Amino acid sequence: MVSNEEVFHLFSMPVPRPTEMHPDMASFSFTPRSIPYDQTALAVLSMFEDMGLTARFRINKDVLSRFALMVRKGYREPPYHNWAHAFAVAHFCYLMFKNTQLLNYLDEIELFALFAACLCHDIDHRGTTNSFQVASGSVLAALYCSEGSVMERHHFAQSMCILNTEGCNIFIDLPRKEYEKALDLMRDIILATDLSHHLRIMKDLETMAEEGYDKKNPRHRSLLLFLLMTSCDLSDQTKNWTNSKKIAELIYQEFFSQGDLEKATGRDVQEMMDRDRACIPLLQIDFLNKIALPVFRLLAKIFPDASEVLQAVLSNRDKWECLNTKLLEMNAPRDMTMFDMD
Ligand SMILES: Cc1nc2ccc(C(=O)N[C@]34C[C@H]5C[C@H](C[C@H](C5)C3)C4)cc2n2c(-c3ccccc3Cl)nnc12
Ligand SMILES: [Mg+2]
Ligand SMILES: [Zn+2]
Repeated sequence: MVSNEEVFHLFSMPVPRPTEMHPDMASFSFTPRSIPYDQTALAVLSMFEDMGLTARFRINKDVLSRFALMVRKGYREPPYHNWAHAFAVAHFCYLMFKNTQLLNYLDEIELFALFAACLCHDIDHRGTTNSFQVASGSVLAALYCSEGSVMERHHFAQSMCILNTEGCNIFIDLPRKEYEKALDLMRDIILATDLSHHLRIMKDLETMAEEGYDKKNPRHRSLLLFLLMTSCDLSDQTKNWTNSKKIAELIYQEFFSQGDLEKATGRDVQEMMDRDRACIPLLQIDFLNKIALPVFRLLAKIFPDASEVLQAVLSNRDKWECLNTKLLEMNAPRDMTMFDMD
């Protein structure tokens, strides 16, 4: 639980508009990781207000404050899957609201559930993958491995614990039907953050983009929410090169620590988890070409106002290509030492 002082301090403050906190907070090029940790809870309140969600759903300010602080507290401190990531993911959802006609595609309960899911989607992450949970026989695997998406089921379960905590349920004043809809959406959206799930629906996403989004089609509405969630989850790749490279460094710190654990326990290690075999530029070029770029191509096709983010991802992919060529020419290692270079 969070202390009353923390909560009081937050909800007693007048909530500033996002652009009062940072002048370019509503632009796609803004990097949310530049907001100091101790301002992020206020920034969450500010984005809720600015999207009109606080008014539309009559969210009580101290309930929203407690929720924001409890969610932030629910994150651990692995190199990448921490609160800074969740905050950045939620900020991209806010950017889509501010820069596209998002509410022509979704209704407000879907936006509410999507933004809340962004904040909660990786809660209590340990910096290890689903396959590591199963292989190591973790408690979470024991709980969830029969359904798959072990970590994502845990993130949703943790989110429900927070919502069921006295004074923390931001959905509590919704009429029963909307309440149940919001929680169903939270569950489906958080489960959709499993990239294996994303790969399974990729064909359906492409078909939907080809046919044209039909907001009367419930399947299209679900697919669009999943595409938006994955776009938010990968949105660090839509920022400048410095940010993109820094994120890769954090992710491979997590991946290689997992690889070290797997080696120490005599298990075979995927190349992308093995600090002695992984070639980071090649792995990133592969990830951007096969996973990130298809996501942002679809997003730009459905939301032409978001085309600039696709350009940013293309530019980052080209930077990885240049860096890879340079390291090859210099016959330099392409492991974690490459992050010391520019
Ligand atoms: C920059 C960057 N690189 C990333 C490189 C690789 C992977 C990754 O999980 N690859 C796969 C490759 C195949 C098919 C599936 C399941 C497994 C086998 C593992 C995915 C993720 C990466 N990633 C994420 C990210 C997004 C969601 C969850 C976790 C993470 Cl870490 N966010 N940013 C990045
Ligand atoms: Mg996740
Ligand atoms: Zn995530």
